[in-house]
Amino acid sequence: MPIVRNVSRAVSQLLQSSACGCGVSIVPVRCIGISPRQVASDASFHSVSFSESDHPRVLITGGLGQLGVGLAKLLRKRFGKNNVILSDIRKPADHVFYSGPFIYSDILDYKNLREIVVNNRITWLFHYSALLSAVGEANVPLARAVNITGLHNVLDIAAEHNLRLFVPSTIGAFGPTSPRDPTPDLCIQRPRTIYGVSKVHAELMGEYYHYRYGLDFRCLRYPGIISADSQPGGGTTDYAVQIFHDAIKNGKFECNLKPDTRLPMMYIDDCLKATLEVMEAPAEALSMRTYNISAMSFTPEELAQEVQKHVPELQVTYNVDAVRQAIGGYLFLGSG
Ligand SMILES: NC(=O)c1ccc[n+]([C@@H]2O[C@H](COP(=O)([O-])OP(=O)(O)OC[C@H]3O[C@@H](n4cnc5c(N)ncnc54)[C@H](O)[C@@H]3O)[C@@H](O)[C@H]2O)c1
Ligand SMILES: C[C@@H](O)[C@H](N)C(=O)O
Repeated sequence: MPIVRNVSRAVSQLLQSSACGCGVSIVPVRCIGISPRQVASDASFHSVSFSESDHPRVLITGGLGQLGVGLAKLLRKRFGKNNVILSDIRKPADHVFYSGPFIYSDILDYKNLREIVVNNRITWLFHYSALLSAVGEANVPLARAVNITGLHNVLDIAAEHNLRLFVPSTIGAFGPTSPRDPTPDLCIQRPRTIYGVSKVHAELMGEYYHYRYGLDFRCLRYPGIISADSQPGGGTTDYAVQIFHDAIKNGKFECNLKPDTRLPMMYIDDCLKATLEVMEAPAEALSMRTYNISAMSFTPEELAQEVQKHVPELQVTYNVDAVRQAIGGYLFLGSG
């Protein structure tokens, strides 16, 4: 379901770093199965291995990126600080390290990941590790390993241990032959980036594991996410975050996309709220495993004009990056 918000309001909110609301459309479904590497399932495989009154025990992979720290903050408020473990292969900043449990986890290390899940009695896993669209094109073998092999590890461990698993997909999972305005949840997906291909693979593998092994797999296709206090990790939509930092720090911003490149975006609080809502939805309320979510679409030129209303001295120039521009040509999801 679309989250409608115009760019003007979003810019004000970002510059003030304030929060806002959103929603996800959810409709009915059911599923079945047994796990891939072991463990026979039973009829109640879909209810995760904690009782309704307990809080889930959460692991977030790739948690030090643009979205993970904010997600941990939201989930810790809801489920308690010690029930949410952030993990990554990078060293956390002090404020992250001291804000709650952090653990080293390389998703390419299957045994280590399984040990973490077992030792910490994990019941929900948010799989955020990935190489995004632009950095993925710069290193296809690594993107293939992290985004595809890493996903396989996570899927097997999640199925083996009856986890509820969230894997974000992206507007990058569409391609030039996908229908636009609106882009349905189910449509042609022939992306032309390793990032997009790996995310379509994740959507399909999650759906397959759901029907084959009963895995409680849930997925939302995020638009480009805009945040104030975390840096983006190398995507095509990064400019829409960088402009705020550069406007405030330098009064100058060099945009690596053409001024008229219209892309779907969403404010981080909306994205994380939607993510929690879809994870908390009762299994029978889900009719599919993967849903689109949307908020707004704008061009660099429109965003610059809005930011200039708050920072009038901001100077914007354009130095187009051919790879990002080519990817940006088919990142879409309705008109927002
Ligand atoms: N930020 C967006 O605009 C956006 C949009 C659509 C979808 N998504 C998806 O949301 C998720 C989180 O995005 P993000 O923006 O926080 O990404 P990010 O690039 O900022 O962070 C990804 C994290 O994964 C970690 N990582 C890389 N290799 C790893 C490995 N081998 N083991 C463990 N961790 C590893 C990195 O250290 C990094 O901290 C990703 O799956 C991404 O595809 C993000
Ligand atoms: C679109 C989204 O997946 C990410 N921000 C990227 O540009 O790669």
